[in-house]
Amino acid sequence: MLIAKMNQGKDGDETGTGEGAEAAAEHWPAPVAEGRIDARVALPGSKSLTGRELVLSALADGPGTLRAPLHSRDSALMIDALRALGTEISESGGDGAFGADLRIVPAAELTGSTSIACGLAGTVMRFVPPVAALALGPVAFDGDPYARKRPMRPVLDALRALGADIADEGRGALPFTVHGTGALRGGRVELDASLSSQFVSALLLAGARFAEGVHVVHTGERVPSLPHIEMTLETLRARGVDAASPRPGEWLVRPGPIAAREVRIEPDLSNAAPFLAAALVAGGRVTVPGWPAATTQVGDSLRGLLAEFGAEVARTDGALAVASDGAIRGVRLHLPQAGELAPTLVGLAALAAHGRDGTDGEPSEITGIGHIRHHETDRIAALVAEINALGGDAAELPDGIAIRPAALHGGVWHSYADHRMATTGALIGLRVPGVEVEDVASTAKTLPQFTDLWQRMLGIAGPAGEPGAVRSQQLLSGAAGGLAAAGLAGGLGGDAWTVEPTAGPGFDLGGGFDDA
Ligand SMILES: O=C(O)C1=C[C@@H](OP(=O)(O)O)[C@@H](O)[C@H](O)C1
Ligand SMILES: C=C(OP(=O)(O)O)C(=O)O
Repeated sequence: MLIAKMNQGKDGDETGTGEGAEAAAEHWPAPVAEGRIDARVALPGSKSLTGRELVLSALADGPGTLRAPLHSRDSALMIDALRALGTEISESGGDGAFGADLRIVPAAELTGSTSIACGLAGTVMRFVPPVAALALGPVAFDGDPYARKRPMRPVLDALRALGADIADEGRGALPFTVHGTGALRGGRVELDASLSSQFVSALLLAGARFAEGVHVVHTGERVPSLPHIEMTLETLRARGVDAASPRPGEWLVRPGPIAAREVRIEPDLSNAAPFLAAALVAGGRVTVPGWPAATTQVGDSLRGLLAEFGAEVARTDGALAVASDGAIRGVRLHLPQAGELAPTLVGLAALAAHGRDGTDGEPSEITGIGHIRHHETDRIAALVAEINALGGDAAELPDGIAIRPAALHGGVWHSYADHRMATTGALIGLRVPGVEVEDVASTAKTLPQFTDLWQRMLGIAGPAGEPGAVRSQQLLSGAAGGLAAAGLAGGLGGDAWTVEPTAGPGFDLGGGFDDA
């Protein structure tokens, strides 16, 4: 495969690479769809579920097993962090599709006097400090250059209020050291979680092991990514913990044992986003097997969201299928709960604004996602900069992005060390020739197989034996022709979503809540 060299990198500190403006990075020429897609793409386990179940397994009352966990940079960092605190974690068979199962033996007593690398993983930098507070001895945390910019103060201050001794450099960010004493008092604590739901999940996950449990009271305006907090509560309850949200903005975990479990991890539905969106961009159909009937993963909302862009969506026989004739409608979306999906959806909106050939685009507005400025990079600034660099007309809103019709052209798409920026570049490159994704390797954060799965989806051979897209077939070239011409006559049937006209009120995926 052609790999071009990048002559002028973006500022290293801003991109999170730390390699400076002269850094050379490899470019990945994003493949253009030569025709309609008809592919089935199996995906590895959920980052968010794997991270939570690893933490809960390490705090459990006996050995446990994770079946089909995610193996990626973020999960490896979580495993290393828990091992550093004395947890035994070993690989133990499994079907091998995306790596081994994991056997976790909790430490009799968590041990400190160690250091933990967080990489760029929000889940590691937020979920592990409360566990470190239960260990004996100092635990030093640090991460990638950009990780030092991600907010930590609310969770550090909350832990202090619950009895922990934490030394930082006064910035409320990495690096910091948790001086664990082997136990934490716990109790009621107020914090502002408006920048990240992970602050709340962090305290809840370890809360059953605090002497008084934990009662988290949110003090800010709104909490983003609420489904992720619901996921935290569900994983706790499945292990016998009394965990609930007694009222909006408050969460309660009572002290008690965390049951050891064998848990099968669902596929990562958020990582399905660019693959399912590819059906809209190339036309045709993409199917993701193993789509749960019920789940706390926010990726499940792709069903309604992709329909807003004009796709037909159906879950049949445990697989989610997205089909399209290649027409992408402009949207108005309000997405405080699903910021994790925003990069893909903004990429689709940029292609809606490009239209089929650069002359027939439709505008879009995606709001309610101000908190994604605190994700792996400032995603609002990064998406606007990269779309505009390709000829687009995107503008930052205080809490979102507006995109007006404009033709896109090829060029370098910078990833900012952000896996979802990289996959968004690949999505745009599916329709716009000449897009080169800088640092596509950043996809290893949650999906090391990304380029192989992407190429297989398009019928481009990946490494022998690699799982993923098992069927890919060129249909008609060009995007016109409708579903019937694409061999998809009758659409998807089943429980397909109804597609509303473009000029509707827009899709509002919950508004979080305003604090009383
Ligand atoms: O708890 C989790 O696993 C996550 C919570 C969300 O974080 P924010 O609340 O910071 O958006 C989400 O965006 C992130 O990818 C994963
Ligand atoms: C925001 C994300 O990651 P993190 O867990 O590092 O916050 C993400 O994966 O989109």
